[in-house]
Amino acid sequence: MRWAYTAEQIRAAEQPLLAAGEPLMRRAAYGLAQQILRLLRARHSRVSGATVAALVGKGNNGGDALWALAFLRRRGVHAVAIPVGADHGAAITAADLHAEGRDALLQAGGSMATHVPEDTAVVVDAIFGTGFRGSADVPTMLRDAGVTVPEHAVVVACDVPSGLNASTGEIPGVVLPADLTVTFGGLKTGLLLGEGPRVAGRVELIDVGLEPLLGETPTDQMVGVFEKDTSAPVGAVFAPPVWDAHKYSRGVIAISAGSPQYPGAAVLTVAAAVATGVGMVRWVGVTGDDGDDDSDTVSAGVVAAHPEVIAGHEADGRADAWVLGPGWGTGENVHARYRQVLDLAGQRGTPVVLDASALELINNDDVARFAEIRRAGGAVVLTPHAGELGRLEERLLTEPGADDSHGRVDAVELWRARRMAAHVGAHVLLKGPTTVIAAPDGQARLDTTGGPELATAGSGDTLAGLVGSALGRTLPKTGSGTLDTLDKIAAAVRLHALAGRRAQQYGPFGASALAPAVREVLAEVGE
Ligand SMILES: NC(=O)C1=CN([C@@H]2O[C@H](COP(=O)(O)OP(=O)(O)OC[C@H]3O[C@@H](n4cnc5c(N)ncnc54)[C@H](O)[C@@H]3O)[C@@H](O)[C@H]2O)[C@@H](O)CC1
Repeated sequence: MRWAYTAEQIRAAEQPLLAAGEPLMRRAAYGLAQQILRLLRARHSRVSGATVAALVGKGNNGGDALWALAFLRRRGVHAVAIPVGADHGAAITAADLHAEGRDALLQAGGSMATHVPEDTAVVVDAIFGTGFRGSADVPTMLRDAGVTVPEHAVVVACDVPSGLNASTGEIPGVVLPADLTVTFGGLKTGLLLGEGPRVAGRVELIDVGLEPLLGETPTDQMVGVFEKDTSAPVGAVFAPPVWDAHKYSRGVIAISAGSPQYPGAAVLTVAAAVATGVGMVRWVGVTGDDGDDDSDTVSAGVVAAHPEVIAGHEADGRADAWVLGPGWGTGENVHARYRQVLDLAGQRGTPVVLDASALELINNDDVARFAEIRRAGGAVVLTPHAGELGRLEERLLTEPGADDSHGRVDAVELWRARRMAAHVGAHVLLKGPTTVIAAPDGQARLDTTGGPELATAGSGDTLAGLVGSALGRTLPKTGSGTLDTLDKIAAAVRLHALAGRRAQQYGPFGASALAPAVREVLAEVGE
């Protein structure tokens, strides 16, 4: 796992090193130059004679690019810098650029220009970096300056695409989308959330020596990141059973999901939990303990698809984790079931996942119930998408003065997930292109691995089943007690993402393909 930071945290970490005279800019520039050389070798098979042009603003971000061009020039690259931006209404010139960087480029034999040469292979966007404030329309700035970016050129953003807020991922104006972003010192949250992933392209991190200082950032103020090349603890959380396991020691996952209107949700949630290999999956209907014909239809469907499932209507049975809500709809009994399970979980310390329809039932009175569950050793996990989180906010955060958004420095998804987690005292798994997981104490994780193939009906039911399994199977008796709730949720999110990618290998798919893919992924993880 890597960590991501706001621009302010990165700048704070830089300060002591800069004061001590550490050559951070040259380290950053060298890393940028290396990445560009790699691109040139891969795409053009030659470095010497290739043209690299940088759009250079007057700040340190431009300084990075000028130094990088100087390094490239020494490798025979035709290195060109184009000043872009304005100062008090007048277009900036070479004289306004970072002086040392400009001199280094000129001494190395590079040049200044007013346009991007037509044969340019790589265009470096170094107009604004973390010092960007307010809003900018970069394509218009370029047009006004008479600068055209050739269509065939690869665009490399220096630190962040100019015009992107490095902390929040917001683009108040318009940016030049990058194919590659080479970022310095630490990952910025704005590259991973909001508009960032859409415009940053591939992100490469250059170590400039900030790690020891960034490591002092309190863990509730930074965010752990799971990317394609780093693994959430899937193997540890979804570990194979120990040799003397019995069905109860492996975990019993109790699932109350589905309704006559949405019977498939029950099957999908159950399928996901079963696919992870637990001791037992129980399905519990939402009717009273007597059941009724409607609920029996759902029950019959679940058992037909998964004969190993114990289906019934009693909540008061064995459960190492509960999953409530997928496909419940708004039936009249759901509220009673919801309350009953929360009360039982509070008495026993059982983790509870609240998904879909169950999220619509949460109100501020439940905050005390959630606290009871946590005190008893359990956890509560809410799994909203943005719309569901919005409705939760409307219901729970409407008291006067609750809107503290003007002080926000984080990406809005991160901020919203953290705020809700802190308010209700539950973990919040916010689904989206980048998944955010926030703990009540402010710790957070991002997962960037899930692809758009997961945006399909029933995918959320599957995820709820996986989260339930992660929480129920890893109670201390299974030997995984050192993993905390955040790790377990992150493992479920990652497993879901991996299953999506696996299912996609066989072509487009619906959510019922995810559970078989979960088994394939876990078979490989266990190897
Ligand atoms: N702090 C440091 O010394 C280091 C910083 N590094 C680089 O420095 C960058 C930050 O440098 P700076 O703080 O100089 O800032 P930038 O280079 O990001 O930009 C600052 C300039 O842009 C102007 N500006 C900001 N928003 C604008 C807007 N909306 N419209 C028009 N002009 C606007 C500012 O007035 C300022 O002149 C980082 O992104 C990184 O690339 C690296 O060299 C490593 C070391």
